[in-house]
Amino acid sequence: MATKELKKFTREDVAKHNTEDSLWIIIDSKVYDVTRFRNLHPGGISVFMDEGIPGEDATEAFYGLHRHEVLERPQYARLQIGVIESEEPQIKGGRMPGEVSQVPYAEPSWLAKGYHSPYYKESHRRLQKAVREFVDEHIYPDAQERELDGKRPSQSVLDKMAEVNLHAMRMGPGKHLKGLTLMGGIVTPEEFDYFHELVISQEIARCGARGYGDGLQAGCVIGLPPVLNFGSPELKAKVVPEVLSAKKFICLAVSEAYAGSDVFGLQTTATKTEDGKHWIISGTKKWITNGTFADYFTVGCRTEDGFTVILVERSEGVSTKPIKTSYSAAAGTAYITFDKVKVPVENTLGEEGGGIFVMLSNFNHERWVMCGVSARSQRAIVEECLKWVNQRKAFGKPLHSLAVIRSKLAAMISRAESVQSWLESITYQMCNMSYKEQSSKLAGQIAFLKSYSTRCAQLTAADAVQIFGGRGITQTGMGRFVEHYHRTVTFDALLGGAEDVLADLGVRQAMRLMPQDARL
Ligand code: HEM
Repeated sequence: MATKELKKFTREDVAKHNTEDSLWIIIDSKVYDVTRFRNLHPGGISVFMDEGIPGEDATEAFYGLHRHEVLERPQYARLQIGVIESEEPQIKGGRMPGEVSQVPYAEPSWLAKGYHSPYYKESHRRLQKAVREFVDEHIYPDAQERELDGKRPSQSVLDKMAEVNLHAMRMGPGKHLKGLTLMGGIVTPEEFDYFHELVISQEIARCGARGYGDGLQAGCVIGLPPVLNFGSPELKAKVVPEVLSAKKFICLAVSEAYAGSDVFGLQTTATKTEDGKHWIISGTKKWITNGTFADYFTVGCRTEDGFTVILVERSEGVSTKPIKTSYSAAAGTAYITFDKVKVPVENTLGEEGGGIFVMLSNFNHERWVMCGVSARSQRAIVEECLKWVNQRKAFGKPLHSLAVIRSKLAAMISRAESVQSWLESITYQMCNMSYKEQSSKLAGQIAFLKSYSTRCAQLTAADAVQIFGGRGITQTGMGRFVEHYHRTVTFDALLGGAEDVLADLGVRQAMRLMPQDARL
């Protein structure tokens, strides 16, 4: 209902409706008739008769107990019967589509008003604006619904992403972008760099639904690069356009129940047929993101020569079933069985026995993407907490008047800022190094950053729950994003390499680079 069609009342008019038979309240200069709704109110009937509520301004009471989005739900928006004359709404609640948040530290500093950055140019800013609008309009609403019903991301959203070549951009800079119109032409394939890609990952991470976020082509981000970088021209010509247009789906199938991610302990085998024209693949894979709906599987196999990566198309002998994890089924996490699956040898990615090289060349990029997501998700939680401590009163004062709360916020903000700054510094190095140089010089740094970032994320999740109290463990209402974050934060700390393993990798890389003559 447009504001201009609504009746205008004075506060005195509203005050007359203060009985159970006629019960009005004011929330942020809007007048609501809750006479009949009272009986249906999820928070109970009696609260509407509490002191200071019937016929009065209930703004503070309302925002201490509800998210703004409640008032935007059609069934509740209908309760509004008018506005207070000569008053304007003062509250900017919920999500303002496309807008940059004005809450301090809610955005990485390059986006905050009056701040500067050496890294982001005009094309990054244009892209950020366009992707934010896209996410708010198409991805966020779908994410919230699918996260609840556990269905995979809607094909209509995936198609819209394909129209503006978002799937292709998520693969990073490279030849695959040549000739494409990116986001309606606001950035050219030639100028597209890792900062553009970072902008995209961080904007999508704002959808606030971790399982859905992975459902939204995470399999492509990690499963397609081996095809792009090591597939034959014929294989690429067939598979890449199908996947980047979201007509078909791909996943990376390496980890197993027996071996986790230890590629040398894998038990899925690929043996050649006598004529040498096919692989016969048998074995199982576990925790495969997007596996339930994938058409292609980038599979790590044990072969005669060691470890080989092979692209398998869904065909006879391939079966997938969902694994129930602590995030939503929207991610399509699968247990996969390959039972004597026949695959042409032309589907081999890279050299036979050279699978470790194929995998390693993928890891840095995958982990760096995850750092971007982790950094942005923890910042979103900082924003949730800053808003909550500002609007919530305890013992008659806002929560932020408690030193213990401020101390938690200080730690959360510092973590979010340090992760983002380190991430941008590494991204700058990536923009100025060849892929090969990145592998040798940045593997350790990225491993450290991922380990650090996900440790920070878990501390922030725990702090946020303490700040939100019981609401931080409740799946609906005020703390729903905090509850979700706390429940799903460990995914970042596991996928792409467990925290301790990565930290150790960073140190081992450093020791390998130690000058032989270095002495104290
Ligand atoms: C138009 C006005 C209102 C609407 C549409 C509304 C709607 C709701 C809804 C949907 C919930 C479920 C929790 C959620 O989804 O956030 C809820 C809970 C609640 N509401 Fe309201 N409400 C209104 C006004 C009020 C007012 C004025 C008060 C207090 C005086 C109040 C007190 C509560 C309480 C105590 C809860 C339970 C909160 C919790 O479980 O943490 N509500 N309300």
